[in-house]
Amino acid sequence: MPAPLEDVADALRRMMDLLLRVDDDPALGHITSELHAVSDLLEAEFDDERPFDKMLHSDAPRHDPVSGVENAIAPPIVVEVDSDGTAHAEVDFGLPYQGPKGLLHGGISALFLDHVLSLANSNNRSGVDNGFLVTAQLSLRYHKPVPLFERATVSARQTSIDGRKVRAAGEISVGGEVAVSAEGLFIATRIRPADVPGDKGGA
Ligand SMILES: CCCCC/C=C\C/C=C\C/C=C\C/C=C\CCCC(=O)SCCNC(=O)CCNC(=O)[C@H](O)C(C)(C)COP(=O)(O)OP(=O)(O)OC[C@H]1O[C@@H](n2cnc3c(N)ncnc32)[C@H](O)[C@@H]1OP(=O)(O)O
Repeated sequence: MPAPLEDVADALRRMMDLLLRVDDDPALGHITSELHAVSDLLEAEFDDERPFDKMLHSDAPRHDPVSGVENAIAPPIVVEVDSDGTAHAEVDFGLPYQGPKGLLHGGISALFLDHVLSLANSNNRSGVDNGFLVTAQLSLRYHKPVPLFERATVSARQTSIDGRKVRAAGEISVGGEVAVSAEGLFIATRIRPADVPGDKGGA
């Protein structure tokens, strides 16, 4: 099935990457005008004053900055969950995620680990209260830098359930070695999906 919005997001990803490769040059002025013209076209496509309502009505997250196929900030990663509950995804981080020269920004590591820990939990909710599982605490340890342009694996697994509190742990590995490890505490909110009109769940 054609997915025009995914295609547009993909085109935008390409542009963001290219923008980080070109030198500052007055000749880029016409690019600015062209981009504004494209944005004007997009602006004419929606009239929703609260566009975040869109995410509440989707079956699967498509908007988020990690695996959201409609979000140009996301690479996006594809998270798979094994039969033992381990969630994992492979990713080659590129220039938009750079912190130190040639290396992944530490905050991006936190973002990706938060997301994959969260998915390890939301795929294993038996015995957990039916609220939204939100991150309450995330603790990271940076062991080694994560190089850009190399295959990294982000993986996570649930470690315990204690009433509304669910814990998960995970890591970003490169070449089989752990570069960043994380432990997270997730808490089921007292607000439940049924309390949010039109919500189909999701976290
Ligand atoms: C709220 C609505 C959420 C709506 C979500 C909607 C849709 C989602 C749809 C799609 C999702 C798509 C993609 C998502 C993918 C990944 C997402 C990544 C995860 C996130 O990006 S998610 C956002 C960031 N996250 C937050 O935005 C949380 C803000 N926060 C709160 O919402 C509250 O703060 C909360 C609920 C955490 C607790 O509030 P509360 O009032 O329910 O807590 P309460 O007092 O009842 O405590 C009960 C027991 O937890 C202990 N406890 C409480 N807080 C603690 C803490 N921080 N650290 C350690 N322990 C804590 C107490 O000490 C007590 O322990 P004990 O039982 O032993 O006494």
